[in-house]
Amino acid sequence: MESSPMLTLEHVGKTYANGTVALQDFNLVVEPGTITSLVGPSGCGKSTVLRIISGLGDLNTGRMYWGDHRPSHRLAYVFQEAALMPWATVMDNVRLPLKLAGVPKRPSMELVSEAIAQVGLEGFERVYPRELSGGMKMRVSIARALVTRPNILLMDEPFGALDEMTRSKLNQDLLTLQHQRQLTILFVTHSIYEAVYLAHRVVVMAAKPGRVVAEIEIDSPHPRDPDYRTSAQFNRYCRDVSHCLSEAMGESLVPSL
Ligand SMILES: Nc1ncnc2c1ncn2[C@@H]1O[C@H](COP(=O)(O)OP(=O)(O)OP(=O)(O)O)[C@@H](O)[C@H]1O
Repeated sequence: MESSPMLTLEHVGKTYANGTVALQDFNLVVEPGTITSLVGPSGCGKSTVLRIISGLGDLNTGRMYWGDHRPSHRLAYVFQEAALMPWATVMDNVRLPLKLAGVPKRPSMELVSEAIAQVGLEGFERVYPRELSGGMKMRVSIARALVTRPNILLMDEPFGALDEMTRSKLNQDLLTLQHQRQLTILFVTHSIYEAVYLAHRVVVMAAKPGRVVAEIEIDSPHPRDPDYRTSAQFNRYCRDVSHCLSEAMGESLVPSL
């Protein structure tokens, strides 16, 4: 693993215009080529963190800086909703970021084919979203994120709306993809199991104000295979994360005076 972090957030604070303190003294280091899971109770500021990193939102205090890597247009976002254009084929949906960036069609097509292959959708290039299952739509959404060859992928509850089987399959495929491409991924999830299964490191947040309360290195071989889900080590890590989350939620219930 490289030693220089890809991204660092130091003492970040964010207060929205209505006075909500979404983040206070928030600290995070993202190592290149790793998956970092972000878990925490609803409203603890997970999406706010992703918005700040992506540049969609600003921070009020503290600072964020990138390592040796250039963040601009090498960052991609995947949301819970696949948000595909219904009138466009898989191929045209995946090409959208390149089209918006003004990349001509011919040179784009190689990148589009590569991204479609990476998510296992070869043969579906000319299909429309209405003909795809929820899992396949999410694959298109991931391909659309990968087409610009991002050096960091921000994923906000991407598999939250999928059934358990599809979610497990996509978890597995994401691990393979991450390993092959050495992607750097910041992955927001409400699922402790998913957080542990995917990540090199799980960051646990508490709410009111949003902050990091624990960081747990998942020191198991990566990428993982389905047997890992039934291992004692996996269960131990899930218990650790669950314990930190309960504490975080307990704390957040204490009224602030
Ligand atoms: N645009 C906004 N204006 C005012 N308050 C906001 C805004 N966006 C988020 N908030 C508040 O900031 C806090 C953090 O919100 P955020 O969406 O980042 O949390 P989250 O952990 O992603 O929540 P969830 O898990 O429910 O998606 C919450 O109290 C939320 O109500």
